[in-house]
Amino acid sequence: MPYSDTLDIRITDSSLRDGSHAKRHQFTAEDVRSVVAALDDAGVPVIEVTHGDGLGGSSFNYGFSRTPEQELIKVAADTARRARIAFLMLPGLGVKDDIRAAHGNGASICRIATHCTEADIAEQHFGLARERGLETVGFLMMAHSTTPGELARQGRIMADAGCQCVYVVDSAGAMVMDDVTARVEALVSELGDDTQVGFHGHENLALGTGNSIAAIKAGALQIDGSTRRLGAGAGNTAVEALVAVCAKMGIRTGIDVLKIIDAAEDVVRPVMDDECRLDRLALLMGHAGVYSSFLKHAYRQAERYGVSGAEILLRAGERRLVGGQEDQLIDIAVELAAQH
Ligand SMILES: C[C@H](O)CC(=O)C(=O)O
Ligand SMILES: [Mn+2]
Repeated sequence: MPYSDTLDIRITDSSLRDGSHAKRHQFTAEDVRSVVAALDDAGVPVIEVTHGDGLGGSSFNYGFSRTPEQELIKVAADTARRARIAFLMLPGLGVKDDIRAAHGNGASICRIATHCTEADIAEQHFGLARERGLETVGFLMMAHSTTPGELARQGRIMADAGCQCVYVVDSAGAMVMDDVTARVEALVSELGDDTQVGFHGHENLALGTGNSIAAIKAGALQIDGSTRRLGAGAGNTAVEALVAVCAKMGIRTGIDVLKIIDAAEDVVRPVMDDECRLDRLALLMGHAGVYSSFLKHAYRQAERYGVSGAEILLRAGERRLVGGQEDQLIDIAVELAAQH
């Protein structure tokens, strides 16, 4: 079954949210205005805008935003002519008033993220979002770290709470195609026709596009990416590459291939501090199953304590750290410094 009469899948561009990690949360209103205008013109149907760690993420632990995220959401909503604006929230970091404010500023899609075994902490947030008429998406983060069956059980909790599309989120970029297929199939079979399934990939094993195609073949109807891969770790699935591959495969995305390729080069790249690279630390994240958002934190602690960023990430992988435990990278760096 296609996403709609005109689209086989719906792509959400996350450059202005996941890319916030790569920018150390330093987006300006002008960055958001120019990127939203270009993506909207290329036909991207959904654009996500928030601090990298979602509403309320601007903090000592995660990194302070240069521009308040509600201001960025408003700029995005005022700029987009056709695209809908989405925001992300992690219950506990963001609160219900943040959802109300984002809605008031023009966002219409509420994406709520939890660790992949903790869906129940999002129940009341889905309820509030649906009460307000927002479209809802649920993010099961670090989905490589649990079984397809457990993921399906967690997806059921989200769906029963009012979530309209449950995402398999490969936060560590650690999955290979069979992992994606098994997890998407398990969710599709649990959720049936009432709730869609989505996939959010990272490029830490250079499999973002391939994994997204595996997800589509397994029944996912919503796929995330970031133009020019602007995202955490080695970045997200490149929207321009995914759109070009889908065009070859006859999968309708509604996005103009040439316009999105130009937007990547001419508009998004100038906003980036650097390319999102598949370098040693990013690749190690995929290999060891480490949350992509830890990358910049690992670099910072490695420099501060004079230890190896690679060793920090390998230990983070051994300890199975999850999003929210950024401060434990400091503990690991201190330990490594003491041992050396
Ligand atoms: C808060 C995280 O950055 C959400 C996400 O994009 C992921 O887990 O991946
Ligand atoms: Mn991500």
